[in-house]
Amino acid sequence: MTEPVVELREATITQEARAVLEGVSFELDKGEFAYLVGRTGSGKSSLLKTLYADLPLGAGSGAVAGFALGRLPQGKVPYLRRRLGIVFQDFQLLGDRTVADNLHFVLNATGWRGKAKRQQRVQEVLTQVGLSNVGNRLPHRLSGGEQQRVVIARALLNEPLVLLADEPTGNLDPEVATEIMELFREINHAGTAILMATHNFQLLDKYPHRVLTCRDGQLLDSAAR
Ligand SMILES: Nc1ncnc2c1ncn2[C@@H]1O[C@H](COP(=O)(O)OP(=O)(O)OP(=O)(O)O)[C@@H](O)[C@H]1O
Repeated sequence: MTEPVVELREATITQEARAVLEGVSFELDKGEFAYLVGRTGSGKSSLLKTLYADLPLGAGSGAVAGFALGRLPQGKVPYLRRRLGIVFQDFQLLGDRTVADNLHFVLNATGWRGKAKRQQRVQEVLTQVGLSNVGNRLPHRLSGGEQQRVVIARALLNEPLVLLADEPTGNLDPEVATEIMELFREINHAGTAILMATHNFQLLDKYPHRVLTCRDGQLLDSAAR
């Protein structure tokens, strides 16, 4: 039986009260991988923002990780975000804190009690992304690819059901982009669903998955029957 972790039904995606996408219906199942593509300005980021409740759902209904989007009170948004991993193109790490402190910051903010437990979790996620030895470094002392791995480690801290990635390889050279995709593949095989917005069609060829396309105000689905 399928188990959707993301579900939109006849949803309208809006920016400043203007509809960007209308009639959006799709499900992403537990452990599935899908790309989100479309020209610049076609609505990819807006769709992802709606899924992590940064933009309100204009019309229709939706649920992410068991949270109904349409009637999600502001106070519940952090609980939704705890079940999600979010990865952006620009790394958005705190530049004045070490890698480990960037991760501890999230654990503290999401209610992790016990220093030893937090330290263990930080080490686990850094090891998972292949960076077990960089905890004491400041982010700017790492390469772009390494910084993106730290961002992915941060996204994994709370064992998300789904990872939402907005152009995660946009600032990286092709070789490093491939390494990040390999990491996503491992994360996905371990059971986390991934929805990844990208302009990188080489990655789509190399790692084929379902493709959702934003076009002319609609969402087209390569898996639609
Ligand atoms: N903060 C904002 N306020 C108002 N309109 C916005 C805002 N951000 C985006 N838009 C508009 O919403 C539409 C969809 O933009 P969005 O950023 O979702 O597209 P995108 O497909 O992610 O583009 P890109 O590939 O360039 O990242 C565009 O018309 C854009 O101008």
